[in-house]
Amino acid sequence: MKLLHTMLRVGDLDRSIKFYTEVLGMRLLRRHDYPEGKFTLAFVGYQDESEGAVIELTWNWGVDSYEMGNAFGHIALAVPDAYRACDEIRARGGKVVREAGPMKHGTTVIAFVEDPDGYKIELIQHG
Ligand SMILES: C[C@@H](O)C(=O)SC[C@H](NC(=O)CC[C@H](N)C(=O)O)C(=O)NCC(=O)O
Ligand code: NI
Repeated sequence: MKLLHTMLRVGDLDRSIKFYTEVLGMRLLRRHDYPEGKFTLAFVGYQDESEGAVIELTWNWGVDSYEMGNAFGHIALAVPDAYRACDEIRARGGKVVREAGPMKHGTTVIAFVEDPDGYKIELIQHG
């Protein structure tokens, strides 16, 4: 088996694509409308789908928000320097909700950013 994607339902597809590409530096890999189902899928990531897992942004036409609940945790990204990544993301208009630093009860340096719908993106300092 192989990890292919994580699907997130979003309330404004262009807003989300702008965030994942311009703030987090991902590429828009493909986008496709499904008029019979009244939804659009957009895949974003740092690699082609054949090379690595991506995020599938799902927009249900006419639905602009979702109950976020408290079960979903986060999607994690590896960064060389979490402190610097937070500064760069903030400078690009991103929302840092947990500043970089060692995780509670551990030593891994992490930070959290929120996407436009409120999904958490974890930055993990690697290397
Ligand atoms: C290692 C890295 O991938 C993590 O996600 S650890 C982050 C850490 N997670 C938890 O504490 C999980 C238990 C928690 N009760 C929950 O349900 O989320 C975390 O979120 N730490 C917070 C911090 O500010 O360090
Ligand atoms: Ni994590």
